[in-house]
Amino acid sequence: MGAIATEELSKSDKITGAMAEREEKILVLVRLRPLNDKEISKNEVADWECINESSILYRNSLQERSGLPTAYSFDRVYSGDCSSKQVYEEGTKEIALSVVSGINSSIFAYGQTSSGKTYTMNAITEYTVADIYDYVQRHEERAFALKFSAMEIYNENVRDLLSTDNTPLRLMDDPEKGTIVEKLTEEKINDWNHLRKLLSICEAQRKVGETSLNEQSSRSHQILKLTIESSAREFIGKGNSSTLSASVFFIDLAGSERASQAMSAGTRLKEGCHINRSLLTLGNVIRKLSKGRQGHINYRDSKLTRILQPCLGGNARTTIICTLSPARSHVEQSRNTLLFASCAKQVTTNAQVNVVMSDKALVKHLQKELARLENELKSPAPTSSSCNCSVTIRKKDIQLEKMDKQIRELTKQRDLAQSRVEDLLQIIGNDQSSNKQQRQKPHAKWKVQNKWEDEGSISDSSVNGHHRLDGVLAEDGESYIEDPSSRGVSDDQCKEVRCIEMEGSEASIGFGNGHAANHGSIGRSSHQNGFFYGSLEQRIQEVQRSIDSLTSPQPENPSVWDDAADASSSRSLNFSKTRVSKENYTNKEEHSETTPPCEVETDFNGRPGGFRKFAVLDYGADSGKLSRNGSQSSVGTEVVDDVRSEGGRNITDAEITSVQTFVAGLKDAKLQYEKQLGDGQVRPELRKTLRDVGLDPMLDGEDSTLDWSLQFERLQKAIVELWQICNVSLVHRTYFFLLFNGEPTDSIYLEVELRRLTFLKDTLPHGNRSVDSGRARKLVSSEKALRKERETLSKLINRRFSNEERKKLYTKWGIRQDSKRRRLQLVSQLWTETGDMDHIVESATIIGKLVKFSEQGRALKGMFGVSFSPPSLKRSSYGWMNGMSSLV
Ligand SMILES: Nc1ncnc2c1ncn2[C@@H]1O[C@H](COP(=O)(O)OP(=O)(O)OP(=O)(O)O)[C@@H](O)[C@H]1O
Repeated sequence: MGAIATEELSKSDKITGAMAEREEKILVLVRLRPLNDKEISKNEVADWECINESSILYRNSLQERSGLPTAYSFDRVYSGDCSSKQVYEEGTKEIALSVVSGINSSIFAYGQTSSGKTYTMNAITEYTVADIYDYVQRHEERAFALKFSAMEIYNENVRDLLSTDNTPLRLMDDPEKGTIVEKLTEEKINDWNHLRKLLSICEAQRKVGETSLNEQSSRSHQILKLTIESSAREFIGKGNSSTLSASVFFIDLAGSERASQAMSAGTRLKEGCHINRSLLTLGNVIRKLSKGRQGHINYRDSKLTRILQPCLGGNARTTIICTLSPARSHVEQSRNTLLFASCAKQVTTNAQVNVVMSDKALVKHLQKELARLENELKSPAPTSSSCNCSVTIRKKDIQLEKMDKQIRELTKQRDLAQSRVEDLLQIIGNDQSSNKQQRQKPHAKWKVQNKWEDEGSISDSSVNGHHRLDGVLAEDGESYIEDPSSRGVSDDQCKEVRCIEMEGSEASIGFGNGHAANHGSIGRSSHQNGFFYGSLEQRIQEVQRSIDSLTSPQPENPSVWDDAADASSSRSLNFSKTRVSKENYTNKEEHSETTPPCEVETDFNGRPGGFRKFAVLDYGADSGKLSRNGSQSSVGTEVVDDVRSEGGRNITDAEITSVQTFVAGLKDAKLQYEKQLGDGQVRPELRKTLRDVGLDPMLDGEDSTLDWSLQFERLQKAIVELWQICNVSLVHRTYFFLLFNGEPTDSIYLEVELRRLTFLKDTLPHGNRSVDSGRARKLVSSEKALRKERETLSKLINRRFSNEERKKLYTKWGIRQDSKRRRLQLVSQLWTETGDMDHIVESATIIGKLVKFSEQGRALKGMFGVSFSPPSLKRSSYGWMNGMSSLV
């Protein structure tokens, strides 16, 4: 394809047509080498045989009975008598030469030590470069410029192979180019001889050492990069030329090795460890990519994968040559190589033609594109974009239908609740009249309720799992109606009345709408609140179900744990089963269930003074105002008990904020905000902030409904980033993220959150200098609180995840199983990649499991019925309300 495509591209007006991305699988070749002299002298047997052009067979009859596969198929296999020229011509040439057409390409050699990687790569590099020069000579109509750079990764340090300076080079992240190696020499190539000379310098510079398996064993990963730029000569200097620019990478990996087989010690052993570790990361990345790129890919776990990211599933065409020794003694390593090759076969890349256009050419291209689009609009024939529109409309219709259904369902529930309220009122009325003569205050109940309306007290109604009703205790679905006066309950005590709980708490949530006037204070809870809590609860259960299914052990939900785990759910936490054999890819068992001694944990002395790790609303900035009411839910306490029992440390309840407290805080903030909106106190510039991220539901009205999903995504991104900037508690992020997943009714809560975070960000010490230093100090301290929170969460890992689950988690997150601080390492990674939504989803899922979002979610059911309190200005004591009040 390379040569043909470039010939077609010799005129710049043809270039733009070839710019589309091209998705294709990595090409995987297997090369078997002959037995070497050493192996022959040891009477080794060659157990592997290429039975046709694409299959390789393991012939050992003893192994055949072991249940392991004996035949493997790849794009192409080469037996020991195939020449390197044949491998190049039939296997790698087409992809390698894409580079002259402006398409990045890469050729890898992967395999155990002494299997023939360097032997193969040297030849492939030489043939490719010769063909490139041949191509350049045959295309005089184009002007070519070639650049060359070379590096090696030795013991996880990057070295410039074109420089005698051994100083390790740093990796930098460039927003446009991705990872770049700082100060790497890039030589402009004059001619073929010049390039040959540079290649021999690299060979001489590369770290090589003798092992028992290979006298000339490469001890580093070598990456050679040849960049080719070309432009059509006839357009050069005319302002409308375009340049094709692409690179070909030649990657000769160091070989995996078993210390026992390589008989390595000292320096060699250390090198071997580094080699194996980075190859393990490469294997993990390939395995993850082979499953369809869902979730977080650990490119950053090694320098090798960071540098090679574009070649692994990115903008490059890629070939991997896996080399094998046929000897029986290497069978395990050979099988590992073939497993790696099988995974690599599933990985797709998205290469594209890289064109650098001059301004003039760009304008010309855009004009053409515009004309094409105008034509498309005129012609009624179905096009891909109109298809997209109809798909979107269909999706919207389905969404609308779903919402309609929900509204009907909620209306039904509300009516049911309404009729129950009427029944209860009837009973209460009867009760009251039968006691009339004994009572001094004939309408005590109504009076109390009216008073409650006026004062809006905030004491919590949840006590030891019992919920106080109208002078009534309701326990687990059972309601008892009791006249307060008959128990001698005073008016003050009656202030604790919150609402009447129905048998099913869902039924108690929506009865405010349109009936408030008929039922005094009972109907005071607004329809909006009722609707919110109902849908919120439903959502909690949905979210919980997915968390449960995602984190339940294999036997209960095998599909989730399967290799092809629920591909339809992009939000799934894919704990993938490792298919790679133990030898190379499985790390050591975790030492024990108990917490291994580690720096972090020994530092932890119970609850430090003023430390509020789970300051959901306060972020540790104002510890005295965290707790909503001092009475933790039973769920919250259970979580704390778990923590407390970890290592016998003394951690108090206030350190875990229950989801109830969280939701109650949300509700308060919303009410406060609505009130401020009503009072016209919202500052116009803050309204603008909301518009900037695409949300202003209060102003946009109905029109915003259709755009809501888009707005939601933008807003969610902005909030996630602000959480990170403001060091917001991970538990808070998790609750918020899991609860608000895009329902239109979420908009107000997202708005409130964004406003709060914007305010917090503006008051960070490096931001608004006018903020008083005390406040700034408190905000800085939230960073410490976040660190502590991570520590505490990490201690829950052993309790919440089984041994097997933990192992999968560590592997998935690229953490060594034998690392002493593996739990902290895991938690430290959560919520850090704010631009990667899959990462965020996985982080929320893990923390949701750690804080037992499930039980808390279930407990909310009770809470919605009971602690449903009217708006109160007295409750502005939460951390975020402080922020809000200063804000507006
Ligand atoms: N296909 C082949 N035909 C003949 N000889 C080969 C072949 N492949 C490798 N060899 C020989 O085997 C030996 C080891 O090869 P090479 O150094 O390329 O292995 P390697 O995989 O790069 O090893 P390491 O990872 O230790 O660097 C060399 O002497 C090489 O010449």
